[in-house]
Amino acid sequence: MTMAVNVTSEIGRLKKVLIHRPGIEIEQVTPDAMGQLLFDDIPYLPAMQKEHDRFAEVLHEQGAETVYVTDLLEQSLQSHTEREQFLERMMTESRLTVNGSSEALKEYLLDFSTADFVRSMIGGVLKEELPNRKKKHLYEWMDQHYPFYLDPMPNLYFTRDPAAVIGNGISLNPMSQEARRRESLLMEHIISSHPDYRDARVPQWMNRSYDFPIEGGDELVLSDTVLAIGVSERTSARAVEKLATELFASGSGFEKVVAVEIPKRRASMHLDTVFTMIDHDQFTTHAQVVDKDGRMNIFILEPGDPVRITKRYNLKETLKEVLKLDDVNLIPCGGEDKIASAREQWNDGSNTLAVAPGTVVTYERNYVSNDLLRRNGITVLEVPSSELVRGRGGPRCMSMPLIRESV
Ligand SMILES: NC(=[NH2+])NCCC[C@H](N)C(=O)O
Repeated sequence: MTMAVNVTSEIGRLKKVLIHRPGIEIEQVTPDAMGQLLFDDIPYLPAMQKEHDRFAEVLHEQGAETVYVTDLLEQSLQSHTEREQFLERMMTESRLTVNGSSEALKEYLLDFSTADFVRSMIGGVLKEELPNRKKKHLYEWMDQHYPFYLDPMPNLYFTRDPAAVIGNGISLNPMSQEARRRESLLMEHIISSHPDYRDARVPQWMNRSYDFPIEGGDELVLSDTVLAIGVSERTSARAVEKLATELFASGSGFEKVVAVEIPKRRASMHLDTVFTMIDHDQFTTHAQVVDKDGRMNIFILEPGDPVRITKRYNLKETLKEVLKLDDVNLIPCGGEDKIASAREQWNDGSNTLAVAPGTVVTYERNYVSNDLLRRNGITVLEVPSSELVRGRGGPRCMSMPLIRESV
């Protein structure tokens, strides 16, 4: 039987992957809202879509099936009742049910076709869109203040973060940032209601209601028994331990969780901005977190009651130990040059997506890192990124593997 989801490594041949083509939600990013929406600049949407289409094309060329968040949502919101229930959850999370300002919005959105409904959920709903005759509350008449009824989700093209497939289950993530919290609601809806997933009863290793945050950019499946998780700006130590406990208790097959502490700052917001796996024994790293001796704070969590925790300091030695390898090769983003390394890390040079062992998708702009990868025997497939990069995420962030071949 083929499993609905199955990911037991970062590098096994990519068979099926969830992505999102940037849409009108990007057009809602304004200078005032930029920081809050986690963007550093305002992308030019048509060019961004073209770049994203090229990314999808490269994945196809490599034999991966791409599925789109919008398609899965549409397919799982076919009936009026499904749309109504979903909208109610969405409005509660957007605090629209406070003071009843939600009725007009509900009336308005439930008249839409499924495709337009999904577009509005992601693209956001502006107050000025609502016909005047539907406005009932003072808040709804106030156009000088906050422009949205429903906030847009411009970060959704980073499908990596709101959920992560680990083994044959999924981590539905309580997101750290307000701007991204509702993204995992979309993922939860897909996994529990879409015809391809609802009957498969995909185990949920983590759910959205947990009080401490974790995001998918920090969750790296190193093998079928070892998971690495960044303790970062976005992921809390509590959530790491909670997820580890669940994995150990539920027969997931995972025996070790490697918690890697990284600096809490935007440039390295997730572990995958400074560390990705590219082959059985090769990884990208960045000097910001690992010096050439690979020293940092690492903790190995293993089954026990309470979970057994031991400390390590050396990334290279820890990888050799947990993956039972004689040697590992850490390839520094941007090489030895301090300037190139800072520039390329900021532009997601470490954020590679492996489509097979030793074959990765990267941004073409990071030519120093790409060249270095090639010199280490890696096949590098470059994609354009002038606009995609403005959201501060790379090829790994833009993909959520659903199925990978075992290695
Ligand atoms: N897995 C990643 N590194 N994702 C990057 C996400 C970038 C996004 N703008 C954010 O700040 O959340």
